[in-house]
Amino acid sequence: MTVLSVIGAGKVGSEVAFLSAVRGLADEIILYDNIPDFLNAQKLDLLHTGIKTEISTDPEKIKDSDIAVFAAGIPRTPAIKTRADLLEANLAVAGECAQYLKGFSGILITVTNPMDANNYFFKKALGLKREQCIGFGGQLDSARFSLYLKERGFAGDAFVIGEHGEHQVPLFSKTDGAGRKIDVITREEILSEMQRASMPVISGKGGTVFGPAYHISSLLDVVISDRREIMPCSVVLDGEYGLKDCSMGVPARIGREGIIEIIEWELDEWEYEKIKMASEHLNCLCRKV
Ligand SMILES: NC(=O)C1=CN([C@@H]2O[C@H](COP(=O)(O)OP(=O)(O)OC[C@H]3O[C@@H](n4cnc5c(N)ncnc54)[C@H](O)[C@@H]3O)[C@@H](O)[C@H]2O)C=CC1
Ligand SMILES: O=C([O-])CC(=O)C(=O)O
Repeated sequence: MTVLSVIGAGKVGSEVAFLSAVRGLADEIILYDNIPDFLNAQKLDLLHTGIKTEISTDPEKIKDSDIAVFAAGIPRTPAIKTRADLLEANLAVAGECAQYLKGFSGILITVTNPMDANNYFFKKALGLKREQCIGFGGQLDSARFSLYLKERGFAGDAFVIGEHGEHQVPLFSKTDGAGRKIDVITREEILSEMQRASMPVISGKGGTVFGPAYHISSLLDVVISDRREIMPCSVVLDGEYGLKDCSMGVPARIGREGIIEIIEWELDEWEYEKIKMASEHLNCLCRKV
């Protein structure tokens, strides 16, 4: 019996609940939002699929769930330049929602931006083990990286670490064959495209939905099925990649217990400089939490 909570029933949260039900990932889904009529409408819409998954909207049940996805809060608009600009507003939302997670002993997946700082917040505020706190965003950034590589004729693995934001770090050294030899000018060009990737979606349809929800449901599947795969996730670090007491995207082995292992890959010079900048930026952000 797997119970999944989804906190925040907006664009991303509701699509995660829908996909999780379609994929049969949980026996029960607890959906929560602070707008009761909207929450009820989302619940009814899910029930009208006829899918067997139980749907509850009782927030008091969240703390006893196996996995919780935090997707409540304010999304970016074209006027909000960076995800970090959402820190103050969404820390307040995280603080409000933390009351329902007191005593939670499952795996928490943080989606709300700025995701790295919010992941750090929950670990600290709830006294969770770092293994329990997975920040989501690296898979989505990696899928975008893969697209930009493909457009230039490079196939193969794509892996993005660092911040889920301006300071994301695409690992060219981990791409297959020719991808590793991409020159610095092209690397910077691809990085700049990645930094801007979500904005046409946000301005065109109000927010990114399919991309994040698809990858979040895949992450849920890896946790629930204890697949122990290496995925790019934000983790509260303890010296790995030169960072301590702060959350940042790193390669991590993921399974039913959450973060099983952090993998420390050797980076090339360009990647090392970028990860140093990401660390400095995230350290500043986490110190505000
Ligand atoms: N990490 C990632 O890769 C991604 C992160 N995001 C982030 O996820 C968050 C949610 O995005 P969307 O679903 O597009 O936004 P949305 O506005 O569609 O949904 C957010 C929901 O949170 C609810 N909410 C707000 N305050 C609340 C509170 N105090 N308690 C309970 N519910 C509350 C709202 O009523 C709303 O239904 C944003 O911060 C966005 O930037 C979005 C896409 C990808
Ligand atoms: O860009 C945003 O604000 C939403 C997000 O995190 C993404 O789609 O990567």
